[in-house]
Amino acid sequence: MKVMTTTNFTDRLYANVQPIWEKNHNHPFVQGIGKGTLERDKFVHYLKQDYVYLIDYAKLFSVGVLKAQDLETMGRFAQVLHDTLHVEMELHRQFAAEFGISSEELEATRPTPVNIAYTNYMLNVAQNGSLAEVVACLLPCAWDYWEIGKLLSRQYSDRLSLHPYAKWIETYNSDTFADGAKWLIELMDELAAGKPERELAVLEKHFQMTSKYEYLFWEMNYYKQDWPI
Ligand SMILES: Cc1ncc(CN)c(N)n1
Repeated sequence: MKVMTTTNFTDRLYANVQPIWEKNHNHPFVQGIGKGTLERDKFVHYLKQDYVYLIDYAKLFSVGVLKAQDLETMGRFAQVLHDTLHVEMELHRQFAAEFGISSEELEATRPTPVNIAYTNYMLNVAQNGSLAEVVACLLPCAWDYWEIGKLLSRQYSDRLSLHPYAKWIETYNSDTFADGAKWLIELMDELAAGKPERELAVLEKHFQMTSKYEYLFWEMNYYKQDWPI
């Protein structure tokens, strides 16, 4: 749960996105991970799709380096880029290895229409928008997964020791992941400070859109949606 103050833009984002995030948190895919009952074929579909999603998502952090105005911000973007490639994607590689799937096979995954729509939305903003817009787009991915990591480890603490997805929950509830999410939240507040309502509304639109794409991503994996042709 985020600590609320009256002044931060992210307080407003957090409050207004709750109807969407609640649907994410109650989604049968997310709850199935928490309980440890999610069917393996659905998880494998997710692992593959998420791996190629993260390749594009990681590129957004390099756009963050490019658009940053100071060395400290550049360094933090470089750190979260590194953590995505070498911590988060390593989690996927380790799970895949358990299922007999190689890194090459993961990387060769053909992204589904929902996956392409989500990453293209963010990459389009990365090409054409401000740094604040880029952060507004990529923030739900970091922040809501952190919320999910915290939620599931709290909700299902009694069963995590004998659990096929415990490592997944542990990763998104970890200090490394939390640090990245907290830094992006602070950066969003800094970048939004003093902006007129017209610009804040654009940032909020991006935040809401990518939160909705998060929901579509859970749906896509739960129903193993792919190209029909
Ligand atoms: C679709 C999606 N959204 C968010 C995350 C967390 N980085 C992720 N791995 N995949």
